[in-house]
Amino acid sequence: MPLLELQSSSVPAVNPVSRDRQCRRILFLDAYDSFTNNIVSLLKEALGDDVLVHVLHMDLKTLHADPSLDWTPEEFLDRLPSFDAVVCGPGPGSPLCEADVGAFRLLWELRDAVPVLGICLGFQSLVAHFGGGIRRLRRGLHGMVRPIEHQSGDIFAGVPEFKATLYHSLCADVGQDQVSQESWETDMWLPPKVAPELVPLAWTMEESEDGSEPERILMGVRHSRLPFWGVQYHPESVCTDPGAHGVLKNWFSQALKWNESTGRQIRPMDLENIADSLAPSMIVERSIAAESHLANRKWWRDMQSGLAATRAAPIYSCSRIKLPDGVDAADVAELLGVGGVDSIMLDSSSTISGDPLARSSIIALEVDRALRFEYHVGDDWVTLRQPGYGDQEDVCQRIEIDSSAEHGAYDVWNVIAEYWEQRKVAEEGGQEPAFKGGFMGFVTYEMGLSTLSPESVSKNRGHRRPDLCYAWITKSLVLDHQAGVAYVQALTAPDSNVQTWIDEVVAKLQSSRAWQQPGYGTEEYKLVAAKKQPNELLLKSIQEPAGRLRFKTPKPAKYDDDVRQCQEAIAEGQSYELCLTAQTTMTRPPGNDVPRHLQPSLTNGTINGASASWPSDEASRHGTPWQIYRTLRARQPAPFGSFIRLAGATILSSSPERFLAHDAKGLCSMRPMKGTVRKSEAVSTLAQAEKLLHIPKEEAENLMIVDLVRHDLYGVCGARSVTVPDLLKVEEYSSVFQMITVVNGQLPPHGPNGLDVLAAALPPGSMTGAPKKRSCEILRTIEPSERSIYSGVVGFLDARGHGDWSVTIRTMFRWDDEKAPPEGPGETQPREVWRIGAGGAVTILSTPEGETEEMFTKLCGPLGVFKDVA
Ligand SMILES: C=C(O[C@@H]1C=C(C(=O)O)C=C[C@H]1O)C(=O)O
Ligand SMILES: NC(=O)CC[C@H](N)C(=O)O
Repeated sequence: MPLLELQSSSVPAVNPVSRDRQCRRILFLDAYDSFTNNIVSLLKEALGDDVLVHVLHMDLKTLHADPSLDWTPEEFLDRLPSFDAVVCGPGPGSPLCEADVGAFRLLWELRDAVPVLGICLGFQSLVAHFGGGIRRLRRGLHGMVRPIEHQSGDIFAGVPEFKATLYHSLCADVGQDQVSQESWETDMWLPPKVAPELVPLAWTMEESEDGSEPERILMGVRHSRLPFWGVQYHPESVCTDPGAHGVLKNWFSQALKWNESTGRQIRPMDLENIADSLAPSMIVERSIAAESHLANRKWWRDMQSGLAATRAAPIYSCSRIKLPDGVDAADVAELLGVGGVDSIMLDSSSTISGDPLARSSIIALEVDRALRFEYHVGDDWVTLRQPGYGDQEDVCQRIEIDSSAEHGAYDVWNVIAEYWEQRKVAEEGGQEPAFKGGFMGFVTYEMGLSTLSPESVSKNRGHRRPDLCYAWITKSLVLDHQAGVAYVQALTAPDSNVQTWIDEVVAKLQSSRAWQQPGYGTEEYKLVAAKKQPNELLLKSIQEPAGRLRFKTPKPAKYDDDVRQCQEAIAEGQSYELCLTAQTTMTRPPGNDVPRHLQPSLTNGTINGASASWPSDEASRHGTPWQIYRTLRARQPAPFGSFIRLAGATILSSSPERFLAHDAKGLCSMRPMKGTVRKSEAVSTLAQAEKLLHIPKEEAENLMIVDLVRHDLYGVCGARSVTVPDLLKVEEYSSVFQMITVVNGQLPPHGPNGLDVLAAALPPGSMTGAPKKRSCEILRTIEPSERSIYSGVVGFLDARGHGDWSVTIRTMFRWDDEKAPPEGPGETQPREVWRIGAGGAVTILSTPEGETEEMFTKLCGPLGVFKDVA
């Protein structure tokens, strides 16, 4: 991990700025929103980099995990004179609820007023305090872009007409509905009777669908006497016109003028506790941990010996060979023994249809000898496990961690980072493989949830499964489908003779049927894949227990109710969008999981996948995970598919969604996906799908996650480092069309790296909704079980520092230790349990029927494969 050099061990800072006491300082009170970093970045862009913006939560908790650093209300009041101005940010909940607005309220009552800008929730709090009412909008407006009407006065002076993104369910009621249409044009700008000290500065008129009068929504105010301003819209959204940025400049210059004219002196302060900051806190934590005397830290000393000290400073060796056209990654994987326990394959199976995202497939080799890093949420240690070979037992080493340590936390990410730092290899330039060796693995949804909202992951979960498992892969094969090149490669000790091994693998590949008769093994899977049942029939056919398989799918009525519950939470202002999901479980009697290409009796030393046909006798039939996977990838090719059997988990994924990719130079790219239409006769072309997806509901769904992902990236990359090169683009997949956006960020040199971005951005925003923390907490109360592997990520961080992680969706998974009681006639053994999660984003515009249908559409892909093959 590149360690940030901090000037003091107790400074919770990401980007400490100049300690010049003359620099301007803004205190940003964050109400646990997920757009905060976008605003901080915008403030710096609009006001200049020399303006320090310090973020503090509105409940006076700092970004640091150490609670002893939290501010008391007295400290808050005492430190305010050191700031030129305060911003009260947006957030979930209501301005009338003390827990939602915290210290905002203290500001309105100060004897020596401090200039404040309230944004959204902050604006509502200002209005409510000075006499305005707060009510629900007729219908919440989230991710909706609207024209903002203003008179070019006050903080809107010189600002052109603009459109801005709205994220709110509640609104200010200053009696606007009582004003007659005739007097509205003049009265709208006058201080309202109920809040005579407030001057309206901006409005938007929301047209109603039923032909009634437009809804008058207050968008900007100022206090007539005190230095308080507020805007209801979100200035920082990617869809707010840049012309609106002038409002922030105007506000800050008015704030400074107020200070000057009232003689409000900005007290120099001991900057020990104040620094420029961008959430999230983890980076802060780790930079502190790293900086303060590593050698005295137990975890760090633990890392210098035993398993943690193995395989340091590796040498990279590789043979690059031509990849014949049409070679199928799964055929190659079989040739190399993939398919049983200890397998990892990241599979761009949609290369077959020319998908530009499906660039490389990566096959890990000798996974059974790879060192693993395993972590279960809540533990204060990370297990390093070297799997035993032959009869040998696994060798394990525990590295103690402590994520709440007083002098800087250190967590599983530190351990991973430390190991990786010692094993980096250089980039050579020119044409390189996507992966050169390094970490591959998975992270669960609960892993991300535990840092975002620790109380949402219960202490006793009834299992000890890893929430993170990273294997250090030293031998691998990369197929670059687009360049037509394959890389056989290894990371080894300098003196090892790995070239012989590489040559053997090359020879094996080049003489194989997979190479010489490209795609030979895919035919039978294509046949099974082609026998796809329509979703309705499939769902009907699994209702009655027949045969060996048992299915438990979500009840449509219950899912409808869950959607309504989400919508009620949104209407209350608790969330802007909630990605609701449900799980389907499938059980079957246990059977032989060794794929036929790994069964000596079947293969006879030769690889001939096509020889063993599908067992037709129902009782003896048992599709291995590999067979199921091969059918899944044939039926539903995807750019980010994967087959993983690691640490007790079996993951068969056909994910279309990239979560995060980054290179060694710190260019990060995220690809949130939101907006789904099912392919059908009526919607079969991209143009038809575009028509259906480029509508306000779908665009808003996507935009909300885009703004959220921008926040996640800004938090690690720093202010002014995030761009959106592709906004709201519709793409075609095998059974659905999806709308995606590309969000890029550039990490600063010598600062945090891709691992920090991953750690800080989990769980994926497209699977949570916004604001992330509150949305996850709401979903936790609606969804009865853990999401586990589903909604987590799968991917790699290689020895150069390149990473690529997909969102684990359109996936079925199983844990070896999860069992169900025997059910069928004559059964005695506990059953295997498989799971598929599926869901979609619920917004105020969703319909329960629409969401339920979307969930079943996503479910049916993997479900049908299981039904047909398992
Ligand atoms: C929740 C799922 O998918 C997520 C939700 C999407 C949506 O709401 O349109 C699209 C892609 C994923 O981010 C799923 O596949 O189960
Ligand atoms: N973005 C916000 O700050 C939203 C404020 C409030 N929770 C609402 O929904 O109206």
